Amino acid sequence: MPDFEPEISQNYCPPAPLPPESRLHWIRLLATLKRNPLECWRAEFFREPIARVRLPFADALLVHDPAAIRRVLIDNAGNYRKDPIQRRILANGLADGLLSVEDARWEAQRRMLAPLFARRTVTTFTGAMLTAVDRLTERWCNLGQGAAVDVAAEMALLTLNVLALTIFSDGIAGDYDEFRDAMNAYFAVIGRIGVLDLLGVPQSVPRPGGGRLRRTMTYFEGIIDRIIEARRDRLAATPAGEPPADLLTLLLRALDPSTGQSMSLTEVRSNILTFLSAGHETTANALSWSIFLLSQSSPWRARVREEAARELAGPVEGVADRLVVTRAVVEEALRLYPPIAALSRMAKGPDRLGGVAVEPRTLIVIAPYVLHRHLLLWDQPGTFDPSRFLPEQRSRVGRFAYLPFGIGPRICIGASFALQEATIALAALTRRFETELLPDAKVWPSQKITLRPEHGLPMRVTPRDCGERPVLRDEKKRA
Ligand code: HEM
Repeated sequence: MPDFEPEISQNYCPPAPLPPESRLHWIRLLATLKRNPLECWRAEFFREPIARVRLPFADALLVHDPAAIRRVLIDNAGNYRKDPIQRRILANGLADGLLSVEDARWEAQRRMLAPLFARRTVTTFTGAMLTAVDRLTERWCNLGQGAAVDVAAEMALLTLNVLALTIFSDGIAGDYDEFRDAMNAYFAVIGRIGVLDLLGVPQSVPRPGGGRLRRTMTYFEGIIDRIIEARRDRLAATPAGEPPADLLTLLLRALDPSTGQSMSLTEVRSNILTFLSAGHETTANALSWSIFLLSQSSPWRARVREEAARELAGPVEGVADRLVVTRAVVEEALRLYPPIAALSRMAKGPDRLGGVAVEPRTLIVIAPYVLHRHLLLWDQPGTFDPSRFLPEQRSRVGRFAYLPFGIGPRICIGASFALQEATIALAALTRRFETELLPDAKVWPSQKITLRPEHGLPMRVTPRDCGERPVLRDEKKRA
């Protein structure tokens, strides 16, 4: 393995808003919250363990003290429920899925869904993940030398394909383009948060674009229902046969251990929509930021490339675990640009956090974006340095200082899935392509539900060795 050569890009500080020193006037605050909430985080929030803020629609406690985070998300988690704004965003179509349900219903669903995302299940999806990357590799190779592409849009397509292949491995019963268009329209309208939502105006008050939202939802949900029905028929017709080994089969066969009941059609549909929405853009952003950061650091690019050449040529089994450098880059990208930039909870009853009294109905905000750049918790927090996540240093990262997937009972159920997918895809793409930012590209983080590059990621993509057949295909045969 060649020595890692430090160079100036080792101290690279990727783009991020400069936190304002003083409080924004409420009109500006509201406008900034709507445009890009990331630009609202004040400098003091990155220095203080706990800060109280007055928002136009509520008071909030910003909690970035590890002990207090532990209390909110683990030790006293029963006292903190998902807050109403978050629930309003999730209400569209996802209301009966794991992300939104609460209390006994959540407990039952979490128990039923845990085996779908257990590490041993996720490793069986490696082949599907490689196939999706393989397709993208072929497509990029066919674009020729130095084609300009929006890598952010390409990653959204890739992660969608991975989900389609792992949820519906036998296809989607119909036109894939129609499915993709319906789904993109669906994602474009659900989860849109407007000023009325921020102000806490009840859902009974019609929102602009509400009619379009309902039409788009009905159309896409109809497509999902048809796929579920077809699979139910197939499983019923061949109960003893080989069922498609995918998330849909596992979902339809999942039983509540205490009642022996399976999920209703509404719950199955809502969970499929939850997996698609929770797992699509988040993982795409993790990959986009990883590719961007690597494009700015030739030493880390070289290390990933060298590791990918070695490990992707080996057996498919366990490949993601062997890609330790690549995974460290993904984890560092998730630190600097956590796709879910803020988590929020609403206190049900009184509590104390780090000596601060919490009144019932206080909004608690734990922002991974702030936490991951907190001056009390990180050395040189603004610097891109994946070595923080290499095995020899990983134990120095505090358990409550790094929460891209949350923590506690409601930790992301898809964390292993996402990390495996992003690691494999980053290694394979870095190995096969030079990705260079277009000269006039402006890369800026923007929080629109997820933390994404505001203007996409326009890059020049140059195949490194497309003379030969796509590498992954050959590797799969060898495994
Ligand atoms: C890099 C990619 C991802 C990131 C950063 C991410 C982040 C998160 C976070 C922070 C939470 C906790 C929210 C809270 O506590 O309020 C969460 C929950 C969740 N995530 Fe992910 N996620 C990712 C990928 C995925 C994938 C691939 C799936 C499924 C295919 C998924 C499904 C879910 C579900 C169902 C929940 C709700 C869990 C529950 O409440 O029990 N996520 N995710």
